[in-house]
Amino acid sequence: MEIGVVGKPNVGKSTFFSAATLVDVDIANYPFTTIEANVGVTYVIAEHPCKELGCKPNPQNYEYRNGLALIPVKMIDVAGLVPGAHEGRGLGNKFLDDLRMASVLIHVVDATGKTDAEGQPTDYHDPVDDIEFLEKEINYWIYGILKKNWDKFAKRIKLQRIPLERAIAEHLSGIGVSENDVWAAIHNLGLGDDPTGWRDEDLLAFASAIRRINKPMIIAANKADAASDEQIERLRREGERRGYIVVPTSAAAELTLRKAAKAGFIDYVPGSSDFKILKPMSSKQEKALKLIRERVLERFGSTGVQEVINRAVFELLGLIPVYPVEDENKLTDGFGNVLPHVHLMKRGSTPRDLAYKVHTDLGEGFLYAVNAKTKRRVGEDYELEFNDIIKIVAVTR
Ligand SMILES: Nc1nc2c(ncn2[C@@H]2O[C@H](COP(=O)(O)OP(=O)(O)OP(=O)(O)O)[C@@H](O)[C@H]2O)c(=O)[nH]1
Ligand SMILES: [Mg+2]
Repeated sequence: MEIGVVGKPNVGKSTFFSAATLVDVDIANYPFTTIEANVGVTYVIAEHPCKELGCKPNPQNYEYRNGLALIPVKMIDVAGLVPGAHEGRGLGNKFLDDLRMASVLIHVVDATGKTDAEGQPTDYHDPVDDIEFLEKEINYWIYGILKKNWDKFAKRIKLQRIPLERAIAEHLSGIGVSENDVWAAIHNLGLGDDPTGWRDEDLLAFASAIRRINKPMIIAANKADAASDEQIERLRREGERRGYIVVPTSAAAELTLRKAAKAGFIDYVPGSSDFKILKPMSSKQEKALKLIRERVLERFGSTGVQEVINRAVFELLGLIPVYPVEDENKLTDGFGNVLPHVHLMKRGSTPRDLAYKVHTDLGEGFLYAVNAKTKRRVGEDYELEFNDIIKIVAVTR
C-alpha cells in the first residue's frame, strides 16, 4: 500500500512528506524544487489493543509508543503539477507514473492563497480552483494510459469476445486497477459493452470514474498556520461540497516538532495536541516551539498531518488493523511474543482473508478462527473489526 502526495508546485508537498517520513528532502519557496520523486516510510497510528487489555506487546512489523500502534506505510512525494501538464506544460505529467501504484492520494493545497496556479508567490489565488485543476490533470493522465492503442484494443476485445472488465483491467493493470474497479466505473457511467462505440468523451468520463474509485483523494489545507479562519472554512466547505475530507494542516509545524523530538528536545507523539520539553534549548528554538503551540496546536488541536494520513488509510481506504495470534489466551505467537504482527485489512474482510495474508497455507487450510477478545469461535462469515485479535485454526500439510 502506498500513499501519494500530490498538488501544484510550492504548496508544501515535500514539507508534508518530510514531516511524515523524517526523510531529508529539498524544501524551498519556489516551484519545481522536487523533480525526482521522494520515497519513504510513514506511519498510520491507531490505539493499540494493549491499552485496553493491559498487555505489553513485542512488535515485529510495527512500532509501539504510549499505548499506540505505529503501522508503517510507504509514502511518495512527486513534482508539482501545473494546469496543462497533460499537454506537456511544466514538467508534464509523466512523473505521475511514480504514483501508478498509489492507492490513495493526499492533495496538498496552499490554504493561504499565496501561491498561484504555477506555484509562484502571489497576493491572492483561490485555492478552491486547485481542487478541480488537479482532478482534471489526473483524469488526463489516466486517459492517456487508456488511450494508448485504444482503437486497436477495442476492436480486438469485440472481435475475440474478451470479457470487457477483464481486458480493461489488464490494460490498466499498470496503475493497479482491478476488474471490480472497471465494472463499477462502467456501471456508474452506463457505458455500453461495445468498447468500439465509446467516444472520446466517454473515455475521459471513464478515466475520471476510475480516478475516483482507484485513487481516492483527501485534501490537506496546508500552511493553515498562515491562513485565516475564513480561508480555511471556505476551503473546507467547498472541498466537502465536492465530496472530499478536508483537514487543515501545518506541515512546517509538524516538521519542526518531529525534528525537535528526534533530537531529544521534546516528547511529541505525532497527531497529539501538545508536546513536553525534555531538555534546554536555545531561546530561539524555544520561541519557535511556543509559537507552534499557540498558533497551531491550540488553534487546530494538532498539526493535522497525522490526521490526514490516518483518515486517508482508515476512512478513504477503509483499512483496519488486525492482530493474528497463535495462543489466544496469552495473545502470543509461537515464540511467546505478545501481538508481534499487525495487518491492515480491508473493512469487510474475514478471518480467512487474514489467514491468507499471514500465509497461503494458512488460508488454504483454514478451518475456523477464535476472537481472542471474546474467546468466541468465529467462522468464515465473520467480519473482522478494528483492532481484532484473531487466532486462526487451520489444517496444514
Ligand atoms: N507557513 C507555512 N509554510 C509552509 C508550510 N509547509 C510548507 N511551507 C513552505 O512552503 C514552501 C514550499 O515548500 P515545499 O515543501 O518545497 O513545497 P512543494 O510542494 O514540495 O514544492 P515543489 O517541490 O516545488 O512542487 C517552503 O518555503 C516551505 O517552507 C506550512 O505548513 N506553513
Ligand atoms: Mg517538493
